[in-house]
Amino acid sequence: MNVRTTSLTPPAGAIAPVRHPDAPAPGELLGAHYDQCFGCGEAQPHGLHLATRAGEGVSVTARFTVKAAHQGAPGLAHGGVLAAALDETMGALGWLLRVIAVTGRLETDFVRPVPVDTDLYLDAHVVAVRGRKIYSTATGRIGGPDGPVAVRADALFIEVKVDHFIANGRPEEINAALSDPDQVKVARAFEVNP
Ligand SMILES: CCCCCCCCCCCCCC(=O)SCCNC(=O)CCNC(=O)[C@H](O)C(C)(C)COP(=O)(O)OP(=O)(O)OC[C@H]1O[C@@H](n2cnc3c(N)ncnc32)[C@H](O)[C@@H]1OP(=O)(O)O
Repeated sequence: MNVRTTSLTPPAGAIAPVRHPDAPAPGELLGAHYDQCFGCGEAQPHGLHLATRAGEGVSVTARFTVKAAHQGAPGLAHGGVLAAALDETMGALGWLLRVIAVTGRLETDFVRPVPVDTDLYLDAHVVAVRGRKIYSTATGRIGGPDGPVAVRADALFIEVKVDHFIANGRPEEINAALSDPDQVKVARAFEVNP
């Protein structure tokens, strides 16, 4: 039987992440990897509209405002929305490694409730890399970068190529994305060897 280890602790042989020499400069706004993305897409009316910036090393910061549409309990953010914000923030670390990676595993701690209208400040960094496996961690704080911790997550991202999306995505969106020069440019900006 094939037994898969699901630990998010980097295994023996994992190495420190290396910031790509062409990575966006610290402080630079990263923009959306896809304008319809629920996490970062500016054209996605139902989305989080996360604004993410490159940090030092292999790290990013991000911010989003919890809207009424993000509620679970009355006046409070839905846990799945908060997990999505953490996931999206860690996903943006691919800009700094210049790889495309998708979430394989995500573990989230919900530390305190997050009211509607809160500005959630997120930070994430890559802890270690082993082959295609990227181990990352993220924190979300209420009201400011030094505010109280509301959510935390650890994740394992797996590096993929553009073919992953071409093989699995709905053809109408894939074809539209591939015929959009801006989208192709973004996909290439993620990849060392497009
Ligand atoms: C046009 C395009 C534009 C570009 C857009 C940029 C998009 C950015 C998007 C960002 C958006 C935000 C982010 C999002 O929301 S991403 C969206 C949510 N995530 C997904 O949809 C991913 C779905 N899963 C898959 O497609 C496959 O399972 C993947 C690709 C992940 C792996 O299948 P693949 O066949 O390729 O590889 P493998 O199975 O040989 O595994 C490889 C290694 O990984 C280990 N492993 C795997 N899974 C797990 C696990 N759960 N726990 C622990 N370990 C796991 C595995 O043991 C093995 O380890 P080892 O044996 O080597 O030691």
